[in-house]
Amino acid sequence: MKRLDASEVESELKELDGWSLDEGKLHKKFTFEDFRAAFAFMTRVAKLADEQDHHPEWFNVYNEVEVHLTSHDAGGISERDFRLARGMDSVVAP
Ligand SMILES: C[C@H](O)[C@H](O)[C@H]1CNC2=NC(N)=NC(=O)C2=N1
Repeated sequence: MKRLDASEVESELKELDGWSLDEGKLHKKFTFEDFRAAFAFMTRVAKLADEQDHHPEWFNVYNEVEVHLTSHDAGGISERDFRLARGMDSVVAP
């Protein structure tokens, strides 16, 4: 899938809540009630990611999950990253 240019990334980011650019990747930190809730989120997102064949880089400490999204094949951010980002947001707030 095609790499989005800077202005395309910027305008898609405006449609999202809490997402930003960090080192050329889409980034968001999700905070939950506790570890159980954070891990429940990760379990649901893991299924979604596999269905989309697009997988997050993520880092979990207790109730926080920090996510980075990029498209290796596109060499940057593609529509697949935004699709997964929106999917993650809808797991949190369906
Ligand atoms: C072969 C397979 O489609 C690719 O390796 C997929 C798997 N998951 C992926 N996940 C992410 N985040 N970026 C990719 O480019 C990517 N590529």
